[in-house]
Amino acid sequence: MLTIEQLQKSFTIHHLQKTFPALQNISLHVAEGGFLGIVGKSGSGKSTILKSIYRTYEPQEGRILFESKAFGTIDLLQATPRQIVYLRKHEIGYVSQFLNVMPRTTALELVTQSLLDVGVAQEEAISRAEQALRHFDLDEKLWNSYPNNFSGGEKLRLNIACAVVKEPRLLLLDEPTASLDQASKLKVRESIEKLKAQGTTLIGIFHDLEFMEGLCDDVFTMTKYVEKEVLA
Ligand SMILES: Nc1ncnc2c1ncn2[C@@H]1O[C@H](COP(=O)(O)OP(=O)(O)OP(=O)(O)O)[C@@H](O)[C@H]1O
Repeated sequence: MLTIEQLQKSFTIHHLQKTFPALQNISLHVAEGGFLGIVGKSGSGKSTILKSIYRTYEPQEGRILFESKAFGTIDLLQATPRQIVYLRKHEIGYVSQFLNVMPRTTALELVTQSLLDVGVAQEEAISRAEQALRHFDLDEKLWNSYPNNFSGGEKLRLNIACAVVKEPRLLLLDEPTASLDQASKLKVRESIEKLKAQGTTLIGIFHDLEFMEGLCDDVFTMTKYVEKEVLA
């Protein structure tokens, strides 16, 4: 489903006029329906890998080959912005600890909209959105409120509902359970297990290794390339 070959990414800090390596020669593979866990020290580049797959970041070298339903095998680093927008809507989901709130959009509207975006009819979209919010225990009183005032955990559960409701083929999880209590974590785990059973391919970063136990088919361990070695 996804093969990364020799990925390299560095960041240039302009005011320091220096470039720092974040990823050096990363190669990995995730089979269709598999769950790859990424572990490693803070700052070793775990999030940078996920953000490169989602094309939030543009690595300087390497290939990220994705088996797309719409485009066949596609190198995500070479994909056009239009293709990336399509893939984000239909095939690749990304969940982090942070919610992208839209102005004057309620929680229910936000989840419904992500289904309308992929062509689900209005009535079904609302019903599936409600199911997802219920599943992730978002208090019904909040469904018609604006999420900018939600607590961290509430925002996160809404974020997960938005991504998961579309049943993407590849789901990227960037420490989505970081600020959740045990009961909410179990809900997330339940959902991940369900998605896995449905054949969704997953790549996830979790600090809580206990949470990952029994979920991952494979673990990729990041080693910090160099301690802040300056390239230029
Ligand atoms: N937008 C950015 N600009 C500059 N440097 C960045 C940027 N994003 C990440 N980095 C740097 O790249 C390195 C890898 O960061 P990354 O967030 O991928 O690590 P991580 O393994 O996910 O860390 P953590 O477990 O603490 O979240 C770090 O040294 C970080 O400071």
